[in-house]
Amino acid sequence: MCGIVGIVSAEPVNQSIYDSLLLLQHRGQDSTGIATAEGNMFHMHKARGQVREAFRTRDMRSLLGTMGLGHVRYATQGKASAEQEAQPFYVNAPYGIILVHNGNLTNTRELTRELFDIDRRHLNTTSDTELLLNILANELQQQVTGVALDPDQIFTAVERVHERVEGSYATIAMIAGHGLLAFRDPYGIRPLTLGRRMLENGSTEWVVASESLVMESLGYEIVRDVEPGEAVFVAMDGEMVSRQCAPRHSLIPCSFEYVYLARPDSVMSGISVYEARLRLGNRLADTVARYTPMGDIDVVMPIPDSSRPAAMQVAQKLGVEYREGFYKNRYVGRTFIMPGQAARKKSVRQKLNAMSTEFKGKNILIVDDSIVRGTTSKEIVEMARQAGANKVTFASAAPPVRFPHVYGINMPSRHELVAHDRKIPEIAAALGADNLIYQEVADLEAAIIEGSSVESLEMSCFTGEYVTGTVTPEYLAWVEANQLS
Ligand SMILES: O=P(O)(O)OC[C@H]1O[C@H](OP(=O)(O)OP(=O)(O)O)[C@H](O)[C@@H]1O
Ligand SMILES: NC(=O)CC[C@H](N)C(=O)O
Ligand SMILES: [Mg+2]
Repeated sequence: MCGIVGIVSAEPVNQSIYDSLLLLQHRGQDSTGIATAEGNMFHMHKARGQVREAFRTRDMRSLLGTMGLGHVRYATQGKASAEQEAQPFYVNAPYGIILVHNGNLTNTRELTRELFDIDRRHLNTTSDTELLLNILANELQQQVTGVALDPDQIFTAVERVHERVEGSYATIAMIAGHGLLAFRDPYGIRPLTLGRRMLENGSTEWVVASESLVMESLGYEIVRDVEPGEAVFVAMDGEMVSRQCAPRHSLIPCSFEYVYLARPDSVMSGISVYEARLRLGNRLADTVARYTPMGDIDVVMPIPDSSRPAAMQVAQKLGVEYREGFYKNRYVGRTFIMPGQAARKKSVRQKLNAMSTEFKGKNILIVDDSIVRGTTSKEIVEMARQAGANKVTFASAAPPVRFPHVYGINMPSRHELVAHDRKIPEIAAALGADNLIYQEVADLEAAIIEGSSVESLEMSCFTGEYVTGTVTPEYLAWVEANQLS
C-alpha cells in the first residue's frame, strides 16, 4: 500500500498535495514525490525517505501549477531503496502523462514481454507502476486520432487497461494540457476517494486520495469513493465526468486496510476503520474468553499504535483492566512497512519500551492488530518477560497470516511468515508466549463488514484464496524467488 493524492484547482496545488501526503505518511515511508502541471509544463520532485525530509522550500517553490498529484511509497516490486523507482512516473507520449499507483500488478511478466515485443516500449526499472503507466499510455495512443482528446477516448483506454492488467491498482494520472484521471481496479482492492471544496472565486477544487481523512483534515467535502472499475476524469477547467470502464466489477476491498494499514479516522467503502477495529476487538474478546480460563488475565495491553481500539474493547468485554505498559517513541515510524528485516527488528526496540511497574508479577494479555513476520510480537513478549511479567498471553485481532499478500503489501514469501506451516502452539512457542489466541477468519470478515453494504473482503493472506485470476502456485513461487530487494 502506498498513499496517493491528486488535485485539480484554480489555485496553486503544491501545498495541498504536500499536506495530503503528510496525512498519508502512514501508508509508505520508502520514498515520496510530487508532480504538478503548469499549463502544458510538468514539474516534479521525488526523493527517498519521508515527506518532511524529502521536500525543501526550493523544491516546493518549483512545483508550480493548478493541477498535481503526489505519492508516498511502500515498495512491493522493484527496489525499495531505488530513487528511480520512486513515484510519480512520467512518459512523454501521448501528450505527456505522469502517474501514481497504489497496489501491485500480478501479471508483470506477461506485460513486460508484451510491452517490449508488441508495443515496442522501453522500461527502465522493474517497477510495476512503470508498466501500468506504459500500458495506459499505449492504450491512449491507440485511441487518439488528432491533437484533441475527449473523455470518451480516455475511458476507452482505461477499459483496455482493465483488460490487460491484473492485480490491484488505485491510480491517478495527469495528462498534460487536459486533466486528471483516476481509476480503480475492478475489485476495488485498494481504496480511492473523491472530494471537493469551493474556492473563493466560486470554482470547484477536486481531490482524489487514498483515504477520506485527507478530505476531512484539509476541509474538503467527501463526495464518494471511486467505484471498482470506474474512471473519473477532471478536466483542467474543473469539469468532472466519470464512467464505469470494467464490464465485470464487484467491490472486494482489502481486509488488511481495516486491520492495520489505514488510519482509524478514515472511512473506506462506507466502513469506519476505527469502528471496524472496535468490532474486531469485541469478537476477539469472545474468542479469548472461550480459550482462556477466567482469572488468567490481570491486565490487557495494546501494542501501540494500531491495536489500541481492538485492545480497548477486549479489556472492556472481558471486564479486565486496560493498561498502557508499552511506551512508544513517537519519532520512530511504522515498523512493518520498513524495508529489510534488520531495520524492522531494530526499530521495535527503538520504538517501544516496557514500563516494569505495569508488568511485575502480573498475567498479561497483549493485544496486537496482526502478527505477520512475528518481528514485533517476539520482541514484545521478551520485553514483557524482562519487565517481570508472570504469564504472557498474546492475542491477534487478525487471523494467522499464512499466505503471501500480492495486492500491495510487502509479504511475498511464505517462509517469512511466522504462521506459515505452523500450528498455533508452534507459533506460540516461536513467539515465546505462554498462550496465543487468534481472531477467526469468519469473525474478521463479519466484524469489518457489519452494518455496511460490502459483501466480501479480499482476505488472501489469511485464506490463500486470491480474487484475481493470475495468482497461481507457479506465480507465487516466482514472486518468492524474485522478492523485493
Ligand atoms: O508481525 P510483524 O511482522 O511484526 O507485523 C505486525 C506488526 O507490525 C505493525 O506495527 P507497526 O509498528 O508497523 O505500526 P503501528 O505503530 O501502526 O502499530 C502491526 O501493527 C503489528 O504490530
Ligand atoms: N504498496 C504499493 O502500493 C506499491 C506500489 C508499487 N507496486 C511500487 O512498488 O511502487
Ligand atoms: Mg503495531
